[in-house]
Amino acid sequence: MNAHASPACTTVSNVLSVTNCHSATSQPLPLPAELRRSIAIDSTLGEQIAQQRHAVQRILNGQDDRLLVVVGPCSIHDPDAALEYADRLAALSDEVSEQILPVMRVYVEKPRTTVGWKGLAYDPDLDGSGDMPKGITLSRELMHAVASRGLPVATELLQPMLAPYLDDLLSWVAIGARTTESQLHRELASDLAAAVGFKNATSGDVQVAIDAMQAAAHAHQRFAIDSQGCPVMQESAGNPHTHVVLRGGHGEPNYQSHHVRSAVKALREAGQNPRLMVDCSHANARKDHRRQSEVMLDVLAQRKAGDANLVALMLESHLFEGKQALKPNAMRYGVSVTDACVSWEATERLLKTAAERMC
Ligand SMILES: O=C[C@H](O)[C@H](O)COP(=O)(O)O
Ligand SMILES: C=C(OP(=O)(O)O)C(=O)O
Repeated sequence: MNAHASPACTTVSNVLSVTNCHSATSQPLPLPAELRRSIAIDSTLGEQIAQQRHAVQRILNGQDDRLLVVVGPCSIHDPDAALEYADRLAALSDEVSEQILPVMRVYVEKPRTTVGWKGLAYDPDLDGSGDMPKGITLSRELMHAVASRGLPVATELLQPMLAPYLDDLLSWVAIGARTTESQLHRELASDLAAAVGFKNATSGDVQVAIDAMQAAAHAHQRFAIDSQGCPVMQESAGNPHTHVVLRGGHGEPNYQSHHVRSAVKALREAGQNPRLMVDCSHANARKDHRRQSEVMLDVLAQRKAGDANLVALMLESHLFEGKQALKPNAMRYGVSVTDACVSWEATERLLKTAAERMC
């Protein structure tokens, strides 16, 4: 018996409990299979998602010379605003589809530097109540609704347990700067059918993302939860469709031609796909959303000058510009509650400019 155990850790018979003594409550979540049944993908939507995944992969393999653009809110906090955004993006997609493949960011989990709101899946009521059963249901409903508007869906997968609730709807997945070095996330990526972009680390280290590609291409045996909620030992096949995302690091950009050249060289030396995505936001924009346009224009100029490895961009954009603090009952519609975003009007201009420069 542990002499330091607190009374709260003991059962009535004074035997030390092996459960986490700090947990106050737990609440069951729906099973992945239940949500996949109630918010189901029919054969038409399934075929669309398969084609969209393939289209993303063709760009990343250099078989389609369009530009892949992962664009949308930093995070989703209001599904109605997200659907208005999706309607606008779906219409714009039709206009630019010869030059660009837009994929909508439907980010329902947010990795935080320290603490903060962790996303729709965790806290859909934005008030710290943490109604996760509602959060994962809303997240799946929203991704389904976005996909049903004809748009490919992108998200960051942060909690590996959440993947079986959402992964059948995804055409592109990010492993974020804070988790690229994590073995669990590399194993998860190795088991996904969608292409995966590994961000460089927040320090700016690109090698961890290259290492992640190598790890994810490999088959793994991993601990997982199956669609019935049972713990299983899962065998992954390895994912050949991965790439690096340059997002800058420690407030310094890494999208300029010398950064791109050095990332491509390192990728080639590691025997990995040299085709890259540049994230125009985050440290590449020095956390100033207005700088996304200068990053995008620089990358498009590099591409025009012959760097065919620059095949993809990421933009953080919402209906309205900027960001806002979470204030219950005082929220502005269509404004980000995490990183600042460019407005819809700016997004439309950026995507049309990108389409023109791709010609
Ligand atoms: O993309 C969003 C943020 O940059 C990321 O979630 C970290 O946010 P934080 O530094 O505000 O916690
Ligand atoms: C969290 C994000 O990015 P990063 O991992 O690059 O910080 C994001 O794209 O929302």
